Amino acid sequence: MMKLGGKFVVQILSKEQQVSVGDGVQVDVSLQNEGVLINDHQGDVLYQSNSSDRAWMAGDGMLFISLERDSISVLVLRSIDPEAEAALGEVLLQLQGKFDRRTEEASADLYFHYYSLLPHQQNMLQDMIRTGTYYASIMGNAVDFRDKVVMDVGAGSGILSLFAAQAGARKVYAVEASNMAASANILKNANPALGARIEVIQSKIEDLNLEANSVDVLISEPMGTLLVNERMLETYLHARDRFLKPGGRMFPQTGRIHVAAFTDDLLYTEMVNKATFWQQNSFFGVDLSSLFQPALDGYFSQARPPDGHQVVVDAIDPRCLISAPMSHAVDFGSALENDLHDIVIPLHFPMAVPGNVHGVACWFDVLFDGSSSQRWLSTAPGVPTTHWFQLRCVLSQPLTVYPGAELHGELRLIAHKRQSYDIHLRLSVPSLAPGRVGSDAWPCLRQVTGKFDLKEPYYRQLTMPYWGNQAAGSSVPSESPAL
Ligand SMILES: C[S@@+](CC[C@H](N)C(=O)[O-])C[C@H]1O[C@@H](n2cnc3c(N)ncnc32)[C@H](O)[C@@H]1O
Repeated sequence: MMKLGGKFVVQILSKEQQVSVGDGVQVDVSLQNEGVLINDHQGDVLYQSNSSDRAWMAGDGMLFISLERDSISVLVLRSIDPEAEAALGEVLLQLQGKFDRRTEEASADLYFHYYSLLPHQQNMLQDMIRTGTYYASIMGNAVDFRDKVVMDVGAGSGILSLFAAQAGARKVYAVEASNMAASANILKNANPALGARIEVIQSKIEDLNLEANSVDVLISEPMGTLLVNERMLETYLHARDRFLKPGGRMFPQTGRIHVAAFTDDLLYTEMVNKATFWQQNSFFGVDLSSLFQPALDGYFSQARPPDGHQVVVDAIDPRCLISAPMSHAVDFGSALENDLHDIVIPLHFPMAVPGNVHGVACWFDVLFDGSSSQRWLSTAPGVPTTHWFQLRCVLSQPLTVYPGAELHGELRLIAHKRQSYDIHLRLSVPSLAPGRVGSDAWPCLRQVTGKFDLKEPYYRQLTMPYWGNQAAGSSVPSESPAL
């Protein structure tokens, strides 16, 4: 926590009351994490926020708007001496660096380096389901773009900006943090009829100095594996809060995560078999078997136990799914950045068939909700495969289920500073106590848990089978930090 020197007066307005609860009070101001703590001189807390979603310097003061889960508060802070004024300037700089505060430097360096390389942009462009759906959604809703000011959040090569210009946008801000911005500029200049209306800005969205509420439409492709990997959705919401006019449109508008129980003996056996090497009791005369169990644990935990098991990414056969999916929706128009820090998806799977549940399969879709047409971009099993494939959390112990059994649990995603999430999976199912059969049997609960690291998936499959043209053969590199 950093205490700011100098004298301030404060005015705090809460949404509920629309009244000043601390007008003109002289206070102590401290910064904590992303928020602000204000005490009166007796030490009593006058105001506390965990985040400052917007902050402006105005005259000798500063305005914070804090959007918490259940409330919106506005804090007007005025400096009444030069020391305080200088301190406020520093605060503003810190608040602008919101991306940097939630991201480890090494992670950000790797991430933006990855996106600065054309082959990785090409990999996304060649995903024809992805790029084609964006094109159709933008062109099919040209009425939402015509003569409008558009911001492309994380523009990459600038492809979506060019689509927006094709749809008639008057002005497009193509904001890209990585050095790919230079290539976007080349592309824009090489397409002058469209490019004349595009301004490429190399900046993190969070550090961008552009007039507040100046944009009619936001376009972005912020989706990572399981929708939220990369934590770029937070950047998308940040752009909405700062730059989108009230009532402005977002393409896409909504995202959903879907989770279903799956069975896959082959995958499970494949993972176990990797460790069987250590079962040998005479490897050049040496008994290795004492390391079998640690090796097995390692394979299920990607040899990095503190970070959790490895998630498996590939295109799955929909017949592996043995339950209907549970879904979690995120409305990009109203969700708060904080909502994405800890996502809990309750799971309840009534089982219709007997089998071994080896874990959960996850995928996502997003909705383009334009004035003329609605279109989903789906990454579900069984529909043409995208470069996101599907994701599976494989449990080290399968759960045996029988028809009529109810599988309960939760999937919890906790954001971390390496631009990804720890995934905590808990599943339990009533089962019969061992050794008891018939009328003597009594139910007990079997529970399995697993922790997975979304950051480092195991790409079991590298090519997209359904799109045999451009996409086939373009691999998702295993060193990918992002996809
Ligand atoms: C998934 S790519 C999409 C690129 C392009 N819009 C497309 O659809 O092909 C995301 C892009 O956003 C950029 N990006 C990620 N976070 C950003 C941030 N905070 N500010 C600006 N750009 C960001 C990345 O460098 C990357 O080029």
